[in-house]
Amino acid sequence: MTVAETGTMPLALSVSDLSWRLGDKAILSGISLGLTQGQMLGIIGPNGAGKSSLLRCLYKFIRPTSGEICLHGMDIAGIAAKAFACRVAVVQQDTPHYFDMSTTQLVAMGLTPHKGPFDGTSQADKADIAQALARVGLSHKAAQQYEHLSGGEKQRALIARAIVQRPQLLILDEPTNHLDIRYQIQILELVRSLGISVIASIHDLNLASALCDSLLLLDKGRCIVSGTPDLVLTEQRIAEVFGVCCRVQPHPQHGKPLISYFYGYSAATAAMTQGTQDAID
Ligand SMILES: Nc1ncnc2c1ncn2[C@@H]1O[C@H](COP(=O)(O)OP(=O)(O)OP(=O)(O)O)[C@@H](O)[C@H]1O
Repeated sequence: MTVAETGTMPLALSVSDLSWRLGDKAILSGISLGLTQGQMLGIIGPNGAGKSSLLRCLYKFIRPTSGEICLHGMDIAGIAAKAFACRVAVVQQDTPHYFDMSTTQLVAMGLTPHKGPFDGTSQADKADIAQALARVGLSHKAAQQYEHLSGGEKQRALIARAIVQRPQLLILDEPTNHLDIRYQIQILELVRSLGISVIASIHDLNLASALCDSLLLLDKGRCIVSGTPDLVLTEQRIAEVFGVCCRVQPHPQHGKPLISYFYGYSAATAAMTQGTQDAID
């Protein structure tokens, strides 16, 4: 089953024939996808493929040139900003600076869409913030200035802020940037465990394979293939799209594709000599 063919299961997010042009340059062309409630979809593809642009369309930072994006059946173009922020949380690749703000205050910003202008922070809110900080392993940094956190700690604080926001859909643009391998796995496992729908751009194909229910492979602004990791991550496709030789085998623990890369053989070199397999052997 491809992500665009989820049958009768309820769709948290559906995208139909989405395109975005800048002048005469097509950045995204004819993208369609469907994300089932509670599932995690990984957007993969080489640098410049259009991953961030697609996500920016989904969180209404960019208005696409054509196509439709629906959240639980409602066209997002018709959802007001505050209502949208109650439903969709975003962790961007590059975030603005937040000077003079503690980690706790940063995480508390996640409550804003749910509050009226004169609402204070309740005991329940404080408990939610403390719990979110604990879930990302930052309880000990609660009082520290956010700007003084390391890159990985900032990333985890932003994910705690998104958890506090209690969204229906969480959009993550390269969430594992800056994270060491323990936190790469832990943070993606955490967002999976929230039970909400997640769409994340991920560079590490093995992480994407292990932790996403389905993948969408973008190249030059077009969807090359979408579906389960087994369907998407083949040796031939990785060679064609990323230009590297690899072997794909079932992971010894979970059986999903595990990619081993080969060095010194670009896909083009291998194809020109004796074929990819001979080059590897
Ligand atoms: N505002 C913009 N103005 C001009 N070009 C843009 C703009 N936004 C995106 N692009 C171009 O669109 C293409 C896709 O960019 P995008 O950032 O979406 O790719 P990506 O797959 O997220 O890349 P990476 O993996 O390197 O982060 C790139 O060629 C980029 O230069």
